Amino acid sequence: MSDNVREELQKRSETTHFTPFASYNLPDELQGYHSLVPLEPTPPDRRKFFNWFSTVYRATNASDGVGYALRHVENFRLMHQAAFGAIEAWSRIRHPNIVRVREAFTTLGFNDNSLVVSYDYHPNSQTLFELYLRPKQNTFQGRIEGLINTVIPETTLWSYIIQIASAIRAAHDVGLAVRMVDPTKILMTGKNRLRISSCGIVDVLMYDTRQDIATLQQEDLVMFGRLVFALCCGNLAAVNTLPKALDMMGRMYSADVKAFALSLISKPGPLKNIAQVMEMIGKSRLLREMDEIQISTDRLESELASELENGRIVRLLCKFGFINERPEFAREPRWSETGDRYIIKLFRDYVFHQVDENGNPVVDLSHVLACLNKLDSGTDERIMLVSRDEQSCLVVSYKEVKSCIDAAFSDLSKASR
Ligand SMILES: Nc1ncnc2c1ncn2[C@@H]1O[C@H](COP(=O)(O)OP(=O)(O)OP(=O)(O)O)[C@@H](O)[C@H]1O
Repeated sequence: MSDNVREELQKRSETTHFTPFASYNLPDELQGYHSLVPLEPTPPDRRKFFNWFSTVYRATNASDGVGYALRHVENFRLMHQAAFGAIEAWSRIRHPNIVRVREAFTTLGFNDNSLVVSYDYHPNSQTLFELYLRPKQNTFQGRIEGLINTVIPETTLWSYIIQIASAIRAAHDVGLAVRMVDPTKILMTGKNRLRISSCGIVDVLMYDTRQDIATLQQEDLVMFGRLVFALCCGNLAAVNTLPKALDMMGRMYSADVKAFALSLISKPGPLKNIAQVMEMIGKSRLLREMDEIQISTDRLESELASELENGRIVRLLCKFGFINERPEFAREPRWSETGDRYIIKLFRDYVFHQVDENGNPVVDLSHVLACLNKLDSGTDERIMLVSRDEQSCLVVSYKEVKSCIDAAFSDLSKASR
């Protein structure tokens, strides 16, 4: 497996296995979730999520043992159970660019009336805000890093645009609106893979001020346009100084990007919908994105193929480790020179303890792997096994050695019960 793929997977599994800190003073259990850990420290200048403060925790669900992201909204009193209807609708959406919504519940577990929405947990993810828009420290070094960090190459930008448009389309197609096309709520969960998080929560929070869905969908497109401006200019509020933003965009991106972003923030109209936005992106860009995805699938498949045998070989080595050199077998006749298990000892020497004509050890990993692969598949190929004193030799097939090892391991497992 290549180093970058291994590193990414390792980082994700490391962050999944953190230990909960008792000092957070969090509920031990919450509707079947336990081991709550906040995903970020609470900053002194907390921003509100609409009118409420919210925090995201990683928690484990007791019924399946899987980690979930819980968004806790403080001081929220649910007035109508029907508000959870949107959560049900969102939980039916499975889309590669939407963080899956699982369930919502109210709780007194934080010593107030609060709302909790559970989402799939994507370890080691960062928001677009954290990646591209968080203001850098005002130092010389910071300014240089800021400049380098925030420029998104145009091909990457179009990939982001396509992924977000696709997520919005999935919501609009089933009569929902995203309502949170915001860089602080869009996660990068893998290399250039975006997922809109926090879906459904606004529908619950704003249930009492229900708005026409067509209007909300138009607002999604405007938010999308603001997001494109922000990403192009590296500034959350770029759209508020439009001439400057357009000038900056023109210097760094093609006229297509500018036209696309402008059309999104322009006045709503009957023709302005997500299907039209997809058309604006254009078939050739969508096809290029599809090509990229297939190339990356091919790459991952070949990485996977190179690892295919590893699990089998490890299991085989474990079996070997269990049965070889057990002190209780030392006096067993079956493991002695005349016993039927003796070939396992000789085979172990054949695989691992080869010496050259001068008696020096031969440390040849490819020989070991070739032998273990043949043993695993139990081939008919025959090998000559020689005793250490070179006084006796046996010619056996891998198939015979395999059945002997399997039988020895099976006896050992029975004895362990
Ligand atoms: N489903 C998830 N899986 C993994 N991490 C998540 C998930 N949802 C959110 N996070 C992480 O939790 C952290 C906090 O999210 P939050 O939305 O509160 O971000 P924020 O930028 O602090 O926004 P706000 O100002 O609204 O609190 C972010 O770093 C984000 O990466």
